Amino acid sequence: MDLLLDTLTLLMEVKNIPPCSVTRHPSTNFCATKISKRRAIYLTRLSLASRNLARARCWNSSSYIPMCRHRARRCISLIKTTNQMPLTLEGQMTMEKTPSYFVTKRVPSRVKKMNPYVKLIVVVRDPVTRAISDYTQSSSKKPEYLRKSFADLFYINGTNVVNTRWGIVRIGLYARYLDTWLKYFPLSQFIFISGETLIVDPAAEMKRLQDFLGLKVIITEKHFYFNTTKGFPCLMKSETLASPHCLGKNKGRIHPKIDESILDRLTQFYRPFNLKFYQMTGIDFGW
Ligand SMILES: Nc1ncnc2c1ncn2[C@@H]1O[C@H](COP(=O)(O)OS(=O)(=O)O)[C@@H](OP(=O)(O)O)[C@H]1O
Repeated sequence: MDLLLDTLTLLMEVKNIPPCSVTRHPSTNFCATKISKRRAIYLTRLSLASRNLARARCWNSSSYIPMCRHRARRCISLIKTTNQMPLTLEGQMTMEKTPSYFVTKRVPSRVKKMNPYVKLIVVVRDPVTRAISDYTQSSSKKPEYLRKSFADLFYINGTNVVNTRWGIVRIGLYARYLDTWLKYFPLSQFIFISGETLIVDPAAEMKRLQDFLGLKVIITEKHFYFNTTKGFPCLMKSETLASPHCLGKNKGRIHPKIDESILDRLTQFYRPFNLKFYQMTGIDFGW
């Protein structure tokens, strides 16, 4: 996903859009973070998934700094009064990335209220790999003594009943979440990016995305190379570096070995949901 964001900003850099002067409501700057004055894609953090919108925070794009209360309040009132993403001028695109939006029930209605015409980008990968990736990431954040094995969390208390209440398992039920989103937005406003294709052929997925966003296709295979040490595609250059650049150390971690029987069980568990998801999207992701 970050590769996608990195690529989107690269896309705008390659386009070399001339600087435009933006007259903004002063508080919009708290909500919308311009990556650079020369960019035509703005990244924002609106926190529409917060349980209580009054606790919504705005972040600085690069450093996740929660705004002080005073600023947060101005930001919230801006969201409430304008009910829309920060001002976007012609030729610009405002983008926001929050993975939890897809799986948070209250978000689709809030997004619709904000802008019913938004384009929605959903990056999905095999839910089995996703679950292991998520488990790897979350356990790496815990001290050793608090870490539990995948098997312990996957089955309910030593039984062989799948713990469907475990968030890491639930997030992979893509069809369920999409079902909610489709109550608010037509399928034509979504693009589904395959996480697997993004790794083996990033240019192909970027072409689909650029077409979907109505952008001239500028990012092509020449912007990527496969880094064999990392085992992932990397960018030939980035927004700050003119030299080849991969995503950080916390992307593309080594996954722990999970017992075959658990993998089979997970695969079986997701199967009907995957088929439903293929049916809903009209895409067979091959999981
Ligand atoms: N080009 C490239 N480089 C590195 N990693 C890549 C790339 N493309 C996809 N991936 C896979 O992306 C996984 C991390 O995804 P996200 O960035 O969406 O995760 S998160 O935002 O940190 O939750 C990350 O998951 P892990 O392998 O579990 O670390 C990768 O498998």
